[in-house]
Parts: sequence; C-alpha cells; structure tokens
Amino acid sequence: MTLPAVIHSLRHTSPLVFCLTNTVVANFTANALLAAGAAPAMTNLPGEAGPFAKTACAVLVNLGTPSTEQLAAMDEAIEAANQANTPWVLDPVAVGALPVRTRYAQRIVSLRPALIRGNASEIMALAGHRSTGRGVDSADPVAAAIAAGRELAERHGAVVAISGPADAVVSAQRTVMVHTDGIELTRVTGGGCALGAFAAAAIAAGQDVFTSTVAAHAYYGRAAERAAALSLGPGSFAAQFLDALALTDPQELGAVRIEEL
Ligand SMILES: Nc1ncnc2c1ncn2[C@@H]1O[C@H](COP(=O)(O)OP(=O)(O)OP(=O)(O)O)[C@@H](O)[C@H]1O
Ligand SMILES: Cc1ncsc1CCO
Repeated sequence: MTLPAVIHSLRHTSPLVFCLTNTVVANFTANALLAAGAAPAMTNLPGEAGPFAKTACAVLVNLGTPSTEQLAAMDEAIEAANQANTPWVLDPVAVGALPVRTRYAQRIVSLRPALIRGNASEIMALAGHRSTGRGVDSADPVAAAIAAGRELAERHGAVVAISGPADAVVSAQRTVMVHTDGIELTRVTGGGCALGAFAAAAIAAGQDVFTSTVAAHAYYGRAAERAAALSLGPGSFAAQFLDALALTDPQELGAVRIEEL
C-alpha cells in the first residue's frame, strides 16, 4: 500500500479506535480521530474494556493519567485485543519520569503491542536506557533514542515511533525519518497523544504496521504545517489542525521528505 492509500483507506473504512487515554487529551484525541475520518470511543471501566477491545478495530493504551481502575481496564483490553488479533498501540507517557507507570509499561510492553509511540525520553526509558525526560516532555534528541527503539522493536516484535523535530519510525529491519515541521503541535497539549490514536487508526486501515505508521506521521506532520500557516497562535492552531486533518489531500504525502537510514 502507498502512503496516500493508507489515508484513503482510513477515510473509507472509518476504523473504530478504542482509546484508553489520559484525561487531559481525551477530547482533543476524539476530535482528531473524527476529523481524520476514524471513529473514536472511550471507556475506562473494567468489565467494559475487554468486550469493547474485541469489537474495536484498534486499541490505544496511553499512560498519561493512570488510575488503579484504568490500569485494570487496560489489562483487560490488552488481553482481549490480543485474543481477537486487534492491533494495540502503547503510548508510554512520562515513563522514566514517574514510577508507577514505568513499572506498568515495562510489564505490558511484552504483551505484543503493534506500535510503541513516544517521545525520545520515553522510548529510552522504556528500553532501560538512561533518559532525561521531565514530566511529559522529552529532553533527549530523537537520534539518541533510535538505538533504544531498535532494541524494543527486536525484543517485542513491535514498530517503534519516536516523535521530535523529525519523527523516527523503527522496526527490527528498518529506520525511516519523517521530516515535517510540527513545532506548533508542542504548544498545545495532546499533540503526541492524538498522534498515537491516529496511528492506531492508520494501522487498522492499512496492511502493514510500518507503512501505516510512516503514513500517519507524515500526514499528521503535513496537516500541522498547513494549520500553522493559517493560524495566529496555539488556540487557532488547534482549530486549524482539526480542519487540516480533514482537509489535507493525501496526495500531499508525496511532498514529505522521508529518509531511509
Ligand atoms: N521540536 C519540534 N519541532 C517540530 N516538530 C516537533 C518538535 N517536537 C515534536 N514535534 C512534533 O509534535 C508532534 C508531537 O510530538 P511530541 O514529541 O511533542 O509528542 P509527546 O511528547 O509524546 O506529546 P504529548 O505527550 O504532549 O502529547 C509530532 O508530530 C512531532 O513531529
Ligand atoms: C499534560 C499532561 N499530563 C499528563 S498527560 C498530559 C498530556 C500530554 O501528554
């Protein structure tokens, strides 16, 4: 499948993405999925999360604001997703900086996520490398996290995506850099978290996880560039970005620089 074909397929099939995500970004994530053409749904309740993961097209597990109940729901959703062969995405928000989620992420990362998506500090911490993240923000360069991403990919058979000034997509065999300017996405909350949900939708709509992840990052970055050109500051950027997720022509992915390392 070509990169534009992944986005066309997403719009055509409108995959249902079950998001177990943080309270800060839930609304923005749902709106980003809707704008892109996917269907979002959230529940954090054990007893609902397992059955729902079986019917969803993809599941997002984002560790931004965990609670005891949400972690139990995540356990249930991951087990059910794996039974149903539903792809699930792990976003290890602030792993390395905070202890409870770090231990939890180190356990669930071995439960076959299709994609692990985080910033450089999170990916380094998850792989057991020394990292210097502060709260939810990265303090490490993407290049420093590629070796960690490769280790995670080899250990767990996952694709690993590392966001930053350019995004890296890593598997056991390949590393690709996606060059777009998404700087405005760092001035609103949830820029990375909604990207994880969008990548989950692209994985559901595509044929292989690596291509879908590259397509998601390239399209998302291209939409951010379009939105930045039309906005005055973070508030109007957020609104323009939702518009851009809906209106950017997938053929524009041909103009994104994608570098094979
Ligand atoms: N310095 C930067 N310059 C340009 N684009 C960036 C930069 N840092 C991040 N981005 C873009 O912002 C988006 C979100 O990535 P980021 O690394 O901020 O995620 P994150 O730290 O997981 O975010 P959050 O936890 O706030 O949701 C990606 O599309 C990425 O390409
Ligand atoms: C600000 C914040 N705190 C926990 S999760 C989150 C959203 C961005 O990661």
